[in-house]
Amino acid sequence: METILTINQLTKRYGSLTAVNNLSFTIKKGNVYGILGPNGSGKSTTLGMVLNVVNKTSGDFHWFDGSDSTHEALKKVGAIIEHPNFYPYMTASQNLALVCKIKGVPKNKIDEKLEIVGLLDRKDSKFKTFSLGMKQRLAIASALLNDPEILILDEPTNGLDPQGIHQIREIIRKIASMGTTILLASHLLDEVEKVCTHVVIIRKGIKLYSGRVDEMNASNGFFELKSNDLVKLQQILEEHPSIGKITVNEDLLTAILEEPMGADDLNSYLYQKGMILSYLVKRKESLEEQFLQLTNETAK
Ligand SMILES: Nc1ncnc2c1ncn2[C@@H]1O[C@H](COP(=O)(O)OP(=O)(O)OP(=O)(O)O)[C@@H](O)[C@H]1O
Repeated sequence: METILTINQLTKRYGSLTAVNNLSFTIKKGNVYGILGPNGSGKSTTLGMVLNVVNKTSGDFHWFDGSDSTHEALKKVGAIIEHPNFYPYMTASQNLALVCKIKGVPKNKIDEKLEIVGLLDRKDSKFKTFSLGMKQRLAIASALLNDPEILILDEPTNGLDPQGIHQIREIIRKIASMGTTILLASHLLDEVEKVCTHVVIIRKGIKLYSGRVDEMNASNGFFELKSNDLVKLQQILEEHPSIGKITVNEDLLTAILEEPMGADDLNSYLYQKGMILSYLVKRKESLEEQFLQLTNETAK
């Protein structure tokens, strides 16, 4: 699969603060990537560096096969990283015509892109009459004018009402289905789950996880157990090949599964070993719990 962006140990320091710390990942054509992290985790700084608006401290990145300069490569990139800025008294069409002129793109692209974002019927309305969601959609149309290989969006649904959020997510899916690669930054796990195929989770500028969104939730779950002999219980569980990490908190033992196993199988295994349980529950973390776990771990 064709590579769109390669980031290698990219670092940005502001004085003593390391906003992005040795970050590496690659973006392949046709996927929808989310950079997911809490506020201040370095998402915007990362986007800023690859878009040449923030100077990196160290590390490197290159666009496509690396043969073009970043300046040249960015002509094939569409990005919205700040609030959309259009002329309030000009119509949607007139604003986009201006963008076409600046980008050197033919004006016949305007209607096509307005159609994608559902604004074709409002093409002659003045920008100042648009809702926040419509303004954001116009910004997306504007970023698409040069038929970019990749569309980059920083928190695309921030500040929008539920309907506006839904519309933007639908548009992102539509653009992705047309073959455009997408990279978006978000602090919302739910958004990444709904829209993205791949995710890079960062916290304090450090990458915690990168991979497919569906594989992120591929854990086998865990058991919670109680017994009047937790020491013996732990010893027996440690011998079981399907059980991974075991933790004991007061009278509750938690055993993480390395491979699938049902509660009934575990129960009969323990019974055969002479272990009687007073409590047994199988649980699986939601993606949200895993995300919170991941992002909290490095806080310690
Ligand atoms: N120009 C700057 N000067 C100093 N510190 C900065 C600057 N820009 C960003 N930072 C700091 O770098 C860290 C990362 O900020 P960044 O905006 O990249 O995070 P973010 O994940 O995009 O967060 P948010 O979602 O809140 O925008 C933060 O601690 C921020 O305060």
